[in-house]
Amino acid sequence: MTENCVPNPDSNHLGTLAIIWHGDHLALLDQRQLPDQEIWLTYKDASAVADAIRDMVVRGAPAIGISAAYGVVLAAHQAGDTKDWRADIEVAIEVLAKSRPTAVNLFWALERMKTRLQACQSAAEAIAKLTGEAESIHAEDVAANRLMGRHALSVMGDEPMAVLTHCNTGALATGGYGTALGVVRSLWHANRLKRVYADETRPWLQGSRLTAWELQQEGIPVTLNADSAAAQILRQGDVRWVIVGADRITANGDVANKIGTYNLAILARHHGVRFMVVAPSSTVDMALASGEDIPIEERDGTEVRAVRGVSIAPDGVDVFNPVFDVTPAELVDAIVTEKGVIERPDRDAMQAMFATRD
Ligand SMILES: CSC[C@@H](O)[C@@H](O)C(=O)COP(=O)(O)O
Repeated sequence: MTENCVPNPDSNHLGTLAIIWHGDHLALLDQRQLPDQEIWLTYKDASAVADAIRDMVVRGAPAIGISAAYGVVLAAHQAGDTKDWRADIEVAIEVLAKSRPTAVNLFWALERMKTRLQACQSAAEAIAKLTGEAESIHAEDVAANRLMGRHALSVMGDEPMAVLTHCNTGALATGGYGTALGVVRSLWHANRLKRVYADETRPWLQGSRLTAWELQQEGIPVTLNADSAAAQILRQGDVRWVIVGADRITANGDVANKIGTYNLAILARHHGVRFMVVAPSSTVDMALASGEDIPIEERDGTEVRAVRGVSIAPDGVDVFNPVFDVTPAELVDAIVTEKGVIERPDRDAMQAMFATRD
């Protein structure tokens, strides 16, 4: 892995891109350093990509899946034309699968890469076919995001509105454009957005460090708030929709997303504000019956005890740091994927839309 600073080649269209494939190496914008520094890290090694996912150089469910897919391509390059090329790539897939547990997009992308690998007869064919598959996963994500923006607007009402969002679901968290933040972009371009309230999103601060930065760069009106201000904001009556992304949506419509999402869903229902989940179908896991089955990642307590290296708690205090929560389907007003919108999701509606993967 090497480090350098390069200007973002395509920041107008899709937002600030964070994943760039260069044919034989992967460049990731280091999200741990934003918004202070724009540092690009270069990867030529699959296990280094797994570390980048674990350490949150790259984060956000779709972005994790895309990066892992390119990690498999790097494994194919590394394996070269040795007699063990296939086994080496399979080992790399296992390593990548252990990087983070909650976002199903990771396992979905690796499954696609594995299926593609199985059909390859030679190392050279594997490099070519796996590259094509990773690039397709990347391009399909961007296309899905644009489509979700259009679908979402069709159920949101025509009056300009304020919305509230959580975590970062923008270009930085995806192949480009974003999921929930893609809807925000679509509202803005349709002149239907008054303002976005962005939860700061403790403890990792995806909202303040990433969402506020991403929106500010494009001149989209954003107001940053402490997570604990959300109830007060929703009570004021200006916000019509809370819009969030997802890391996994189960067969009954339950939604795992960044910790604090469940709080927001309860607040939204209490205040008569509608609650929308926006995610590509690669986030839907029909193999799990309900949110109770979703593995919820717990990260190190240091993330809560300190902010960017500055201690904010007594040394060594015990910490509980689950980084995702599960919002029950009955609190969700709409799930938006590229396949369309499900209003008031339940098992039957999910089954009708996602019974098959394509
Ligand atoms: C389009 S991103 C959707 C989700 O992945 C996002 O809301 C989220 O929870 C990200 O968590 P993170 O821990 O930053 O990877």
